[in-house]
Amino acid sequence: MIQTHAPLLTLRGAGVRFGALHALQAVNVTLHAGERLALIGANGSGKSTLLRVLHGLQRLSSGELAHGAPHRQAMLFQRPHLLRASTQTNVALALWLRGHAWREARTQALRALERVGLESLARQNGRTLSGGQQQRVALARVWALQAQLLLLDEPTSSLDPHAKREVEALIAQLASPTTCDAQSEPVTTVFSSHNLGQVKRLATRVLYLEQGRVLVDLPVHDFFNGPLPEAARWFVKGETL
Ligand SMILES: Nc1ncnc2c1ncn2[C@@H]1O[C@H](COP(=O)(O)OP(=O)(O)OP(=O)(O)O)[C@@H](O)[C@H]1O
Repeated sequence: MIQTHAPLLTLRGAGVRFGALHALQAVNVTLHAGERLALIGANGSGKSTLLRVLHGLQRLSSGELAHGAPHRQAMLFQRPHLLRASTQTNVALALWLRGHAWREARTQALRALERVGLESLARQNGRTLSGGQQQRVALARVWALQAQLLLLDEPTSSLDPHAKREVEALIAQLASPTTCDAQSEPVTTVFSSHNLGQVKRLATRVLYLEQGRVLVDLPVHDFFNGPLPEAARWFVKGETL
C-alpha cells in the first residue's frame, strides 16, 4: 500500500519480557497518520502490551520505539476511569491539567459533551453513568484534548450491543470526520478487538498477533479476502462461526 503520510511511530525489533514470558517478540510496525489499525489475536497474544508500548506505558526489553512526526496521543481503556464528580468536571479536569484556565476548560468540556451527545448529562455524577455513557465521556475527553493518535484497548467489549454501536460510530466519526465537524483532522487509531465485524467496519489495516509475534500485517480488504497463514485462517474461522 502506498503511504502518503509521515510515520507517527515506528517499532523496530520490539520485545517485551515478563520473566521467562515473551509478551512481544521482534515486532516491527510503522504507524502512519490517518491509519485505523486493528490488533487481533487470541487472549494473551500481546495486543494490550503492544498498545501500552505504543503509549509509553510499557518499557521495551529489546528493540526501539521511534517517534516520527510530533503529535498528541491518548489511550482509552476497556473501562474508563471517571472521578466522583460531574461529567462536565471529569472532562474539564483533563483540559485543566493540560494548562487551560478552569472557566475555559468547563466551556470546552461542554462542547465536547455535545459532540458525543451527552450534554444533557453534564451535571450528573460521572460514576453514575452507564458503561456506554462512560466510554462516550472518555471519547469526549480525547476529542477535547484534540488527540491526533488514539489507542483503544477493546473499547466496546464491556458494552451491550446498542452502546457498542454508539461508541463504535463515535470512533468512526473521530477517525473520518465530516467537513462539518469542528475538528476535521482525522484521528489515527490503533484498537484491539475480538469482534471481527467491528474490525471490518473500522479498520484500514489488520495486525494478527500470536504469542507476541506479528504473524500478519495487511490492509483490511486483503486480510479478509486474501490468503492467510494457516493459524490466522483458523482464528478468523473460529471467530466468525
Ligand atoms: N504486567 C505483567 N506481568 C506479567 N505478565 C504480563 C503482564 N502483562 C501482560 N502479561 C502477560 O503477557 C501476555 C500478553 O498479555 P496481553 O494482555 O498483552 O494480551 P492480550 O492479547 O491483550 O490478551 P486479551 O485478549 O486477553 O486482552 C499474557 O501472557 C499476559 O499474561
